[in-house]
Amino acid sequence: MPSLASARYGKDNVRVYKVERDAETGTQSVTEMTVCALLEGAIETSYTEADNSVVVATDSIKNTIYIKAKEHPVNPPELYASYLGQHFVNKYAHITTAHIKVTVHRWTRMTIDGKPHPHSFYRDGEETRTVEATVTKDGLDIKSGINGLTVLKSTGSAFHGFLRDEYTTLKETWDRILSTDVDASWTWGRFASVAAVETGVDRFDRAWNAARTITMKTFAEDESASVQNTMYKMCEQILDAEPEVNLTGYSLPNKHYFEIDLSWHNGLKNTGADAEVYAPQGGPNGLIKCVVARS
Ligand SMILES: O=c1[nH]c(=O)c2[nH]c(=O)[nH]c2[nH]1
Repeated sequence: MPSLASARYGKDNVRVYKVERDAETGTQSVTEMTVCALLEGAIETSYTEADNSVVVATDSIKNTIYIKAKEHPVNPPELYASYLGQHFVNKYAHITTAHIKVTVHRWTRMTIDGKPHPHSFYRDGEETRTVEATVTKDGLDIKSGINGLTVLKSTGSAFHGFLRDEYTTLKETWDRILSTDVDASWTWGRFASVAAVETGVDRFDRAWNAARTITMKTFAEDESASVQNTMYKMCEQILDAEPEVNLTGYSLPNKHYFEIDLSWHNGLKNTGADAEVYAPQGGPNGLIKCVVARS
């Protein structure tokens, strides 16, 4: 006899835009985000017995995402995710957990004639700010992050001393290109309530700024021995910077740039110290992950 081992459902890819108008200065600020809200609880019978009486329609979940964006600030996204998740577990007795994911897209204010423009913005990259909130009747677990921040350094990266055996063809290198799409996250200690999230709410923007700065500064300045070691150094610094963060981690593709031997063409030198033209690779790519916990 089979039984339902786990179930959650909701609305994904809900795109939301909110504008904030400052009547005094005439300045407007905008936020664009994509929201996913999935619910868990006493919903088994909807799967096993076609009992739709326990189903909050995903259409209603979508409506709620818009209404909560109207009723509450959407910044920082951790706070909005908390209000939204709390609504579902408070409103419906049989819903025990709301899984909220918010992805914030970049709209950076234009500078025109040296001045910040009051209402015009541009997309300065595919990087997003992410939040995953798991909201129950007993508390909130929040994981914040950065995704899709593409970086490259043209030197200052080596990879040698790795295990060599009959499967190995890779040459050791003391100078290589390093490029990745940063996926970073930091997990907060449990919040007992939305009130606890609201108290000291500045922590979220501060941590996001710190993680972004640490990521880029360490990437740029570290004489990298490997992706593994460089990402570990980033994690250590994020834990140092944010005492309320318990875990931090990265998932980094190693996007390879291959040397091209052009010596067959008039003896053209384009390898080793003479390498200038490289072939960026699509795949395969390395994929290096870690999570570092506060001890
Ligand atoms: O930084 C690296 N880590 C690896 O584990 C690895 N493996 C590989 O082929 N190149 C690299 N680079």
